[in-house]
Amino acid sequence: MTTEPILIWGAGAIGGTLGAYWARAGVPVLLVDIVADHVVACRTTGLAITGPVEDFRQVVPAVTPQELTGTYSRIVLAVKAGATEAALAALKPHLAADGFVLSAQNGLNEITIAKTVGEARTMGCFVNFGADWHGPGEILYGNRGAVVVGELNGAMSERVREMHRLLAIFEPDAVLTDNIYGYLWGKLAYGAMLFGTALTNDSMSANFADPQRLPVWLTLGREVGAVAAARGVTSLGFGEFDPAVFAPGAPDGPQVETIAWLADYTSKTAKTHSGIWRDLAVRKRKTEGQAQIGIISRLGREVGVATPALELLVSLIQDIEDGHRPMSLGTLKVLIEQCRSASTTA
Ligand SMILES: NC(=O)C1=CN([C@@H]2O[C@H](COP(=O)(O)OP(=O)(O)OC[C@H]3O[C@@H](n4cnc5c(N)ncnc54)[C@H](OP(=O)(O)O)[C@@H]3O)[C@@H](O)[C@H]2O)C=CC1
Ligand SMILES: CC(C)(CO)C(=O)C(=O)O
Repeated sequence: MTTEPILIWGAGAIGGTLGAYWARAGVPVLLVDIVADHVVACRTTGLAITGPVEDFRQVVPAVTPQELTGTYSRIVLAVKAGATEAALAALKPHLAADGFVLSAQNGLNEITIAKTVGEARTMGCFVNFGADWHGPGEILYGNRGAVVVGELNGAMSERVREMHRLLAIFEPDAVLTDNIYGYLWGKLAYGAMLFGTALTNDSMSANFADPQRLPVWLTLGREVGAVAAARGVTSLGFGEFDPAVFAPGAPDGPQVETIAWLADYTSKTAKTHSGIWRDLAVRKRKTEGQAQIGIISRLGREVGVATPALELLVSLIQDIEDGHRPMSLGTLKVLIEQCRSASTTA
């Protein structure tokens, strides 16, 4: 086995959790993060992973981008999607000529990564476990969740098999796929709904359980499903979340069961609210709205698919970011009204 560390670029909720598990298992890891006091905590007193899955503290080697030297074959990118371009600019000089960047993020970051470092140096990954960064050296690991890895072209290469083996150290049910974009689009359908839940202060579960909000989840799911289908993507899901129920022409009925399942699934995590809610309500910072959801509308326009609910969602999120609207049922109601009238005129 190589002794070259896996570089994890962005050591917050996702990158930090992965790094702590790998380091504990003896896999060489080096965290890179811009938060200097987090970096110091990780490499000195250690990174505390807490929550219902496991509690442990692990010292993990860590540096800031300025302290990093050398080149690396395997870089796991785990910054928020809005920071992807800046992170890529900083990491590119450290990526070996025959190395790759694996995106452990939400959204379609693989497109940006491939443009920057080349498709051959990009690997796709879908992560759906729940975690929150609580402070320097402190991460809540709220629930286990799907972890899927695959080459962008679907090849079962040696390097993707190796990353699958490594990811299985963290998540024993990790999946190796030949359709990573299918999983990423499936998560976009769920992710759009998570953005909707963040318009209020209610938990993900309370949002999904409220019948008056159902038109929103169904409309968002269907808009993402329409864009995915028009682009020739076969979307894949996790648990009982099957994005195929939101595909054009899918029979009515199973969508409602899917949302009921999401209400139950999201009630079983110590991470009660999405990362988007956390950015707005706790971190008071911009979300991944444009990078993760805005891109769906842009890709939809390219293939003639309109996405009015997704566009309204992004603008409502932006209004909250800019302090022009509160996080409240009133704000969500703007979207509920549009989705209700769309379904009655359809
Ligand atoms: N948290 C979760 O449960 C889940 C998250 N995801 C996705 O995973 C990705 C990562 O999210 P998450 O781990 O929650 O985010 P976090 O904010 O917890 O972690 C990202 C870390 O990267 C740092 N960072 C930002 N820019 C750079 C940079 N240029 N170079 C190095 N480090 C940088 C951040 O610092 P700073 O905070 O100062 O910006 C932060 O410490 C996102 O795409 C998210 O949507 C997917 C599934 C679940
Ligand atoms: C809710 C979760 C953890 C997916 O399960 C997520 O992706 C997020 O917080 O953005």
